[in-house]
Amino acid sequence: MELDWLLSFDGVTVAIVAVLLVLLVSWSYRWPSNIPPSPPSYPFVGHIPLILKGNLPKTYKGLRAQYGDVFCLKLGMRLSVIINGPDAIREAFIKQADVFSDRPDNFIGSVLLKKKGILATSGEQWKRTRTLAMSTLRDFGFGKKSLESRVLEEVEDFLGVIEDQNGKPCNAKNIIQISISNIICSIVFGERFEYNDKKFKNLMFLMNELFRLNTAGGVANVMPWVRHLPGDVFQVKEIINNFQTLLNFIQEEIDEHKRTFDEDNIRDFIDAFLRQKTKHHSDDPVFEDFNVKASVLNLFVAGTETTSTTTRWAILFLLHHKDVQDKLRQEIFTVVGSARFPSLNDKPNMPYFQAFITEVLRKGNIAPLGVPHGAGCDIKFRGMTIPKGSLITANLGSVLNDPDTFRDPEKFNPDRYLGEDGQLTGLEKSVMAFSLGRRVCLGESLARLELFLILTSLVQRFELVPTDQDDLPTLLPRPGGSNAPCEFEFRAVKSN
Ligand code: HEM
Repeated sequence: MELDWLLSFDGVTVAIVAVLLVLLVSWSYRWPSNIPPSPPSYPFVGHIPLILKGNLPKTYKGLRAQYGDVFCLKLGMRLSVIINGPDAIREAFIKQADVFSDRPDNFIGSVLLKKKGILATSGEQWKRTRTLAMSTLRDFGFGKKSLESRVLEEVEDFLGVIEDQNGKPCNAKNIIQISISNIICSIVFGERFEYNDKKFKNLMFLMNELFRLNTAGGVANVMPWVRHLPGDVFQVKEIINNFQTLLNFIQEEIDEHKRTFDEDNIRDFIDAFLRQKTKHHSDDPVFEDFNVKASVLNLFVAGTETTSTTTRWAILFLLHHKDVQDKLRQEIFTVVGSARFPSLNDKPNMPYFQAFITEVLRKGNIAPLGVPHGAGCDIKFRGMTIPKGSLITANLGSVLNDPDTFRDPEKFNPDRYLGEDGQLTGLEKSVMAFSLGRRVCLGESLARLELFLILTSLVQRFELVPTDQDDLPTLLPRPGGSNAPCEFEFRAVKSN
């Protein structure tokens, strides 16, 4: 009898606790009634299982067809709002830039980057860090002619290494990545690295892994506690370790700069930051050690991976489209000839090359979901409410593949940007690969310069041919977080 009572008491207690828990959880998950539409979801976990399935761009494409340009997913207690198509993204990032330009509180931004640097900060700290970074980069040639000679030096070395392959099959991934990284390294650290430098090659490897494991970072963004689980099923610890190694490298560079700092000889971005520091209050958060370190890391990583991945897509498309390659070479020989390197002055006279690079940026689609933004306050958008704390994703891939803007978007076709007179029509401006608004990619001008100089010189000097004409390398992206091509080989045969 006593036991029965105890059992029934326990049952009642358990029931009450369970009801209270459900009430508590459902209370804390209460969203405003007019959040963007979303598909049916599971209790508590919401749409997390959908996200864990992977291939988000494909999932989002299906959801957009059902729920419209702005829809949301419930990730546990957090809302993730996805904005699709050129009109809605412009409306958010340009017309309502005041409220759409923050970064969210997430694993990469808050745990790894501690909300410091250019990429992960918001508000005043971000504005001041980004402005200072931009003005410092301008001092080191950004947006100026002097940057061209810096890039050309690296391009010459790159072509030398390609020539050394003597037309044999090569996987140029490492060579491309190191030359492109050397450009940002020379601006930021004032030094470049040799192609066989073991330490630097390892850093490149870790960076590749970080991008590949980005999907795991995505899991940690939704469930930050997974990093405390034993083992490393979600590879979050691997991300943390890789990240720490990159940070240590940056720290060594900064320490070395501090040791050898000379006020009268400002060598690079780090020196310029250190000099600015002496002119500001010692507790100014912009010059705080980790803010400087995170900013340098942002430039190093963003300035390496993105442009080298785009260059690899370009080579892959050239292997698949010999007709395009022949037309590009024809344009180079007509405008530049073969005796000198192409230069930025030639660019206005090379509309086909500009159309080609635009099409590579569109089809390569290397940042299909951009970099997440976050709602720093409740946002009213198109009659809906995006609650404070929501993740906001601009689905850039939906713009780059928009059939209303680009006819037959699945086709690689540089001619789509040219009118009957062979000149650019203005359609190229619709290729939003660098995002837009206040957070637009800070390195866009450098990336465009690099792509133009590297690809024009490469096509001028070499014919790029597949290793097996009957078995072309796949155009499917490598599985993982970023939209990078799978590894492939090609032959670079000297053109006559
Ligand atoms: C083809 C090459 C590149 C592409 C496609 C690309 C694309 C992007 C995109 C989509 C964003 C996110 C913008 C947003 O939040 O809405 C971004 C941000 C950024 N990019 Fe790039 N990027 C490229 C090259 C570079 C280079 C060469 C640098 C280095 C100098 C760089 C530095 C940055 C930085 C620092 C940010 C963060 C800006 C901020 O949060 O204020 N990017 N980029």
